[in-house]
Amino acid sequence: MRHHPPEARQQADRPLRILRDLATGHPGTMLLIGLLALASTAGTLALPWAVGRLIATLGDGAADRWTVWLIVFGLGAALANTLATFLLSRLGQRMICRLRVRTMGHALRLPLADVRREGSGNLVTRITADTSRVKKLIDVGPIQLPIAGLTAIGTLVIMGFLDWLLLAVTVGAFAVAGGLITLVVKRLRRSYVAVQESTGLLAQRFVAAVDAVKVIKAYRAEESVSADLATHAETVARREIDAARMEALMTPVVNLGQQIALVAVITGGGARLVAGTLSLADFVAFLLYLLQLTGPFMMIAAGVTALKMGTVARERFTGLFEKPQESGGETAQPVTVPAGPVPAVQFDHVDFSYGSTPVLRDVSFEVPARGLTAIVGLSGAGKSTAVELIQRFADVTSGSIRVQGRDTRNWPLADLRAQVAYVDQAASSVQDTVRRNLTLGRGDAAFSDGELYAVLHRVGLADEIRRKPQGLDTVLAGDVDLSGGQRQRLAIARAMLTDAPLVLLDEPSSHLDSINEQKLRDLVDDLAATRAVLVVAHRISTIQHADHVVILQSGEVVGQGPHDELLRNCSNYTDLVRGQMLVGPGALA
Ligand SMILES: Nc1ncnc2c1ncn2[C@@H]1O[C@H](COP(=O)(O)OP(=O)(O)OP(=O)(O)O)[C@@H](O)[C@H]1O
Repeated sequence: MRHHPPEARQQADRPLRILRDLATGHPGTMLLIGLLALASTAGTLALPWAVGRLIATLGDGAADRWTVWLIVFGLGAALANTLATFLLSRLGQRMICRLRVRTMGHALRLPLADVRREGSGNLVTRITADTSRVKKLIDVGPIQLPIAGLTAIGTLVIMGFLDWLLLAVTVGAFAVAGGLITLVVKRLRRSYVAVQESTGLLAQRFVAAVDAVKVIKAYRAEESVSADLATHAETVARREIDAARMEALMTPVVNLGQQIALVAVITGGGARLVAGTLSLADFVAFLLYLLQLTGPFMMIAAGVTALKMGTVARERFTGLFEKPQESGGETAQPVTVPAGPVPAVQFDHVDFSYGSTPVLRDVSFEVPARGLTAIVGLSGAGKSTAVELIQRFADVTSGSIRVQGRDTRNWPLADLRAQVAYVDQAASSVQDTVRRNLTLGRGDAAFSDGELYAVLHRVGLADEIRRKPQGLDTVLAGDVDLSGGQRQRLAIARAMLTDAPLVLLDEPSSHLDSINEQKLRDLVDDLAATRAVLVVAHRISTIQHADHVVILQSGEVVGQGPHDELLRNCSNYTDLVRGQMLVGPGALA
């Protein structure tokens, strides 16, 4: 994994880079926006000059012409600015959309450990609060800020032509303001980093609380959890207020610069007007330019603020995109399944740790190409971890896992996972239709309704789905959802629809009633007749059917073999069974 120091990231996130992102696919529009911005600047700059000429030609025939120019410059500048702002906003929204799509796609392709570390709330903040901050940057950064800069420089140049002495006074006054603003901006960056980090953390906590809402209600913990969330919200508010304090300084500082300049220019310019060394037309034009200078300066101050906020937000995206996606075996040879009877899975002296905590130690066992293999053990023994490692949700610390004779690290990841039909412990479903849940990753048209109902019938779910408002097209979310047992059966149906040679079931019957459990046992037997089935089991009834049982204890294999043999020879197994760690009729056999 590559890590850039923050300075390097800052380099990468310069507004110029964002300009490039913006223009992607729309260079013509970007050029048009630039031209419109220049036209608007030119119109704005020409306006006071036209006023000066109008005053100078009052009373002669040329005044009418200058009146027309005045209207052309004023209206033209306003129209060009409006169009440029709209076109820029449209490009900005398109870029934000691309950023969101990339963020979501990247997040789903990250290794599981990185997704957990980031947290769902924090990831959601990326596509909500952080993108709106980047949008603000787009609104002011690429066009308004350069226009403001150009207008300010152009105004100063014209003022210099009108009267360089008065210009020197003006520049002096605004230089004081500029120095103060530079100090403020430095502190703003720190404030924005703190705001965005604490906002991510707040979202993370809130999402976790919403996920656990049933438990929170059941234990009447609404108040304490709300209080905890409120503490995080207050941290965000405190940091926002810190930033607002800095932002609030911007306008008064610019105004102060302008007021000092006005007093100096009116006093000095007025004296020279009386002395006859400055014409009234030039004096008025100079004053108008001076008043006009505040606008671009305000815009620069606000623009720099948005720029800071936006680049800090953009860095959060860069930080995420720098995390490498899952990869494995892409450069390896095309998949060739070794000839002959190869076990579906072979654990060979596998060690695995979460961070520095060892979870599996020297684990070795095999899952034959056909038949039912069960992993049993107390809670926390490492059963789910072993099943997850087969799919390379994480890499072994040492040893190796082979699937169909090939080290999982040498399989292209997608091909490896295509060998596996997996039912996770939570029997997760996606927030989508029943159909999409059944055909996940295959496309809606992969199976006819008849085929889908047939498999639903096999898991005893067909009638229940038919009764749902839109049948297979019912969206599982909000008011219409499935029970735990129904979700489990749906997940099993999804696994059955694949032709994967290896089926991994992580406690598939934990929510099932005895009728459905019996159905599941029959289904598992059917599957095991033609495929390799590895089941993490707590129920003795499931295990009695297994051809091979692996006992895990604190991450170590402490026995393996057929159920009857283990009952006779393995005290760890009999302890498990007699201790009723395995539930169901026959557990005490
Ligand atoms: N994401 C994780 N990060 C750190 N430790 C974890 C993580 N997931 C599990 N563990 C730890 O790894 C160990 C094995 O967990 P695992 O879920 O594999 O056990 P299990 O045998 O499947 O338990 P159960 O029967 O309760 O589901 C436990 O001590 C657990 O605390």
